[in-house]
Amino acid sequence: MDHAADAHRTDLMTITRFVLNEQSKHPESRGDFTILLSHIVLGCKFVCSAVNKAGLAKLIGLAGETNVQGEEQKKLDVLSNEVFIKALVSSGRTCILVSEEDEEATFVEPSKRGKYCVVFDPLDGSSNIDCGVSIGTIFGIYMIKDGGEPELEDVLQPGKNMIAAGYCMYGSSCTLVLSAGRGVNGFTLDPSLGEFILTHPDIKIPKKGKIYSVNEGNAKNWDGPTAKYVEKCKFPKDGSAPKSLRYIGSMVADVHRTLLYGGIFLYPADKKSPNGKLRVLYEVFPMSFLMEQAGGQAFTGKQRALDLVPKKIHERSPIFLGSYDDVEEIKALYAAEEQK
Ligand SMILES: O=P(O)(O)OC[C@H]1O[C@](O)(COP(=O)(O)O)[C@@H](O)[C@@H]1O
Ligand SMILES: [Mg+2]
Ligand SMILES: [Mg+2]
Repeated sequence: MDHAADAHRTDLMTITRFVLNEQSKHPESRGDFTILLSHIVLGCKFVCSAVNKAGLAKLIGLAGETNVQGEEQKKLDVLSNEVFIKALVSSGRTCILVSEEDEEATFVEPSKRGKYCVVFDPLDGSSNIDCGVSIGTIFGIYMIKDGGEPELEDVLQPGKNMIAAGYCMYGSSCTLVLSAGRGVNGFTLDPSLGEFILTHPDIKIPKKGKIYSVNEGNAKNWDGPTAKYVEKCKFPKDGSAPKSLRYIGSMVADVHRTLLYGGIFLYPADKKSPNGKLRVLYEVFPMSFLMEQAGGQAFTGKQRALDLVPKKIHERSPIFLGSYDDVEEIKALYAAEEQK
């Protein structure tokens, strides 16, 4: 009998107990992070429930219209943003919030302030909402400098300074993947209990994968190293098998598959978008943080992604992330290009 697997089956670990266990390893901790996280979890459950009803919303009124009760239907990304802002402010543990949906950062009023800054994409993959394909929420957490007044500089920090990051994927199941800097763990929502249960303990990405994931429709505008890399995936010259292509078009879902199965996810720069498409603070950093924690790598085409120092809250960057060996290959191609 596989005792490890058996123990895992019988030990029902909820996300709350998991985080409390982690907290107890730090006697100085006052539980602020646990409280913040419980509010993030609440936001995820709320959005999950709204996503599950998204198709039905058409029956009672389309987004932007009024439903039969005369209430205005909110677009799912607007609704998700409001849910997370409320959940985070009411935790009493946050001071600065940066959301993809808001042009400016939100500074929490002093009476409700705490020491954490949260950057988030409340609904990632929004083009997939109407066809029922997996979408998600991405978040990263920084801590402000001790005692100081919160300033924008507190979030304009390199990703390596994040103290935690994660995402929740609203797919065939609702899965929350989290790292607080000591490995990566995945929890699946049991809808009947309303609890996230540890289902993917200590996730490690395979060292090399068989899948590449990129929007190949942009190929005509790629730079040399990206084009060469994708060519190598399809027509390897070293006798290995070609990689398979999988591309969902929701970063959360594409990165989740990459984390579990291995391989590489690319959103490169191209002639039309020299900085790529994905946003540094709440897309590139949290996913890069998770990848490194799981044993993979994340690279911008120039440097380790987590070393980037963003100058603006909605800054973008190219990103290549995934299995260690696969990212190593693309790094070599960019290094060779620089030598030219
Ligand atoms: O359609 P494209 O250009 O391939 O872009 C897909 C990417 O855009 C995104 O949908 C952007 O995220 P938002 O939906 O939060 O704007 C990512 O999830 C995804 O990786
Ligand atoms: Mg997004
Ligand atoms: Mg979004």
